[in-house]
Amino acid sequence: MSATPLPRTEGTGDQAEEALSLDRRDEWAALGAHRERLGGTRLRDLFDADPARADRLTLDVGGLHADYSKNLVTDETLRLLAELAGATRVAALRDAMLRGDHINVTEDRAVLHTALRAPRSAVIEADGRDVVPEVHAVLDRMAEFADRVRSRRWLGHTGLPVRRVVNIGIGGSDLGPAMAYEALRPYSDRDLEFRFVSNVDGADLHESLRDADPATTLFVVSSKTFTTVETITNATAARRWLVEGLGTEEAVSRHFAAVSTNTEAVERFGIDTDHMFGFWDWVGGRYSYDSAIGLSLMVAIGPERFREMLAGFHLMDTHFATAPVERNLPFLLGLLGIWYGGFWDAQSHAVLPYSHHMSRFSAYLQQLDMESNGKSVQRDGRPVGWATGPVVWGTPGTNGQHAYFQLLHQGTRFVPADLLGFAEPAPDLPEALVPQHDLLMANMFAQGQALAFGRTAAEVAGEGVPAGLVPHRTFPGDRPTTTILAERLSPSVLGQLVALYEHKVFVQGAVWNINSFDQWGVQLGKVLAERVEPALTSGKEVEGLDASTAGLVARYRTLRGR
Ligand SMILES: O=P(O)(O)OC[C@H]1O[C@](O)(CO)[C@@H](O)[C@@H]1O
Repeated sequence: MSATPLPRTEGTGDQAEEALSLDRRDEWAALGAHRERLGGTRLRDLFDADPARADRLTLDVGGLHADYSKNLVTDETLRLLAELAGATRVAALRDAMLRGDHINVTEDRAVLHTALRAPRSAVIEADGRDVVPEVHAVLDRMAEFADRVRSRRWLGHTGLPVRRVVNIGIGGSDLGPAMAYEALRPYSDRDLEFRFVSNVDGADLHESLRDADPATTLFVVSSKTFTTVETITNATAARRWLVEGLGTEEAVSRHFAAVSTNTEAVERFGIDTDHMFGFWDWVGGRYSYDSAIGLSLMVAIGPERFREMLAGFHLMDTHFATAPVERNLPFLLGLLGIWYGGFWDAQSHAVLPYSHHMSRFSAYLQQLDMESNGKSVQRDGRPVGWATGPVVWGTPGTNGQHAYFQLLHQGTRFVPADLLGFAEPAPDLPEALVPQHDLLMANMFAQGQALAFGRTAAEVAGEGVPAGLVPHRTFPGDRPTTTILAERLSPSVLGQLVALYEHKVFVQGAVWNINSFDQWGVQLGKVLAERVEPALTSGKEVEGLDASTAGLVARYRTLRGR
C-alpha cells in the first residue's frame, strides 16, 4: 500500500463534519434511542395500526415496484435514517462522484461508472476531459464487432463463423457478464454458445473447451489490468489449445479479442489491438460490466438490447441523482441496511430472486457489495467503530425454501432479505410451462408473508396441533423483507436493478465513511500465493511460512509424490 498521504476528496467540503465519527453523531444516537423505544414492536401491530402502511411504504421507479412495508420501520425510523443520511452528507458525496471528483481516495481516482451509460448528449468530465464521446466510441466499436459475430461475418482462421464464445476473466471481469448473460439468455442468439471461465483450476477451462472446435471458438479475454494471474494463466492455456488445434500461431488473431485498460499488456500477450476494446481507470472492476467488459454479453443479446440495458442503468442513475432521500430507492435500501446492521445486529443480507434466470445475481452482488463495503477503516484511515458491509448471499428463492429457509423462519439469526420477482415469465417459455409461473410467484408472496407475520402459538394451538408440538410449529415472524416486483426481466429492468444495488452500496459506504471503491483486502492472499507456489512445485524452502502452512505444503508435496 502506498505510503504517500491520501489526497482529500474534493467533494464534501466540510472537514469538521467529516471528522466526526458516525457513532458520535446525534443522529446515530437518536436512532439508537428509537430502536430502544421500538423494543419488540411487531410487524403485525404496525400493519394493524396503519391500514395505509402497505400503500405508503412502496415506491415505483422505472419498471420496478418496491414494497418495503414489511421492514421493521415506522415513519419515525425512516425520518431518522434520512436525517442520518443528511448529516453524513451522502448526497454531497454522490454529487462529487457524479461530477468526476477523485472520491476513490486511496487510489486517487474518479468513480464514474455512471458515465458508461450516459446518453451521447451528456457531458461528464474526468480530470478535465469529457469522457462521454470515448464511451460511445467504444460502444460503437463493440456493436460493430458483435454484429459481425452475430451475423456470421466474423470468420475464424479456417473461414468458419464463430459458434462458441468463451469469456475468460475473473471477479468483475466475469461475474457481471456471466450473471447478465444468464439473466438475459432468452434474448440471446440461441445458435451461439457462451462459456464463462474464471477459475484457475484447469477444470474450468477444460469443461468449456472439451467439446469445442478451435476453428469456431472465439475467446474474449477480459481483464481490467491484464495482469490477473488466473486470467492470464487461462488465456495462455486457451491460446495453446487454439494454436495446437489449428496448427499455427497466425490463428490467434482471428480467435482472440481483449477487453482491458492495459494496451501494452494486451499487445505483449499477442492479441491484435484492432480486436481490443478499452475502458478506463475510473471504472472499478465490480462496476464494469456495462463497459466493454460486457462484450460477450453484447455478442449474445445484440447491441440494441445492450443499449436498452444501459438505458435502464441510466434511468436508475437519474433517479438516484435527483429524487429526494425519502423517495429515493437506493437511499431507502441502503438506509434499511444501515438500520439492520447498526441497530439489529444483522450480520448478513439475503437476496432471493424468484427467477431461474437470476441464478447468478446474488453471486454478482457478493462482489459488488462485499468487495466495496467489506472495510474496517474510514476514508481517512481511522478504524470504524460500527458494523459495515454485511455478508451478502442467496440463491433463487424456491430452491432456497428447500434448503436454508428453515433458518430464516425459525433460526436464531436475524437475516433481512430482498425478494425479487417478475410478473411475466421468461419471454421464450413454451406455453405448456407458463402456468408454473403463478406457482413460482405464489411462493415469493407467501414467503414474504410468512417471514413477516409468522404464526403465533395461539394460532397453531387453535388448529388442533398437540401441545408438545406447538413451540416447534410456531413461527416468530418479524423477519423483514423488501419485495421488488417488475413486469418482466427485460434488459432495461436488469440495468435498473444493477444500478439500484450499485447505488445502495454507495449510500451505505458513504454513511459508514468508508471507501467503497478500493479493494486492498484482496492483495495479501495474492502476494502469499506467489510465494507459496514455488514451494509446491520445486520444493524450495520458502522463508516466512508459518508452521501450519509449511506442514500443509509438505503434506501436499507428499500426496503429489514430490
Ligand atoms: O479485471 P482484472 O484486472 O483481471 O481484475 C479482476 C478482479 O480482481 C480484483 O481486482 C480483485 O478481486 C477485482 O476487483 C477485479 O474485478
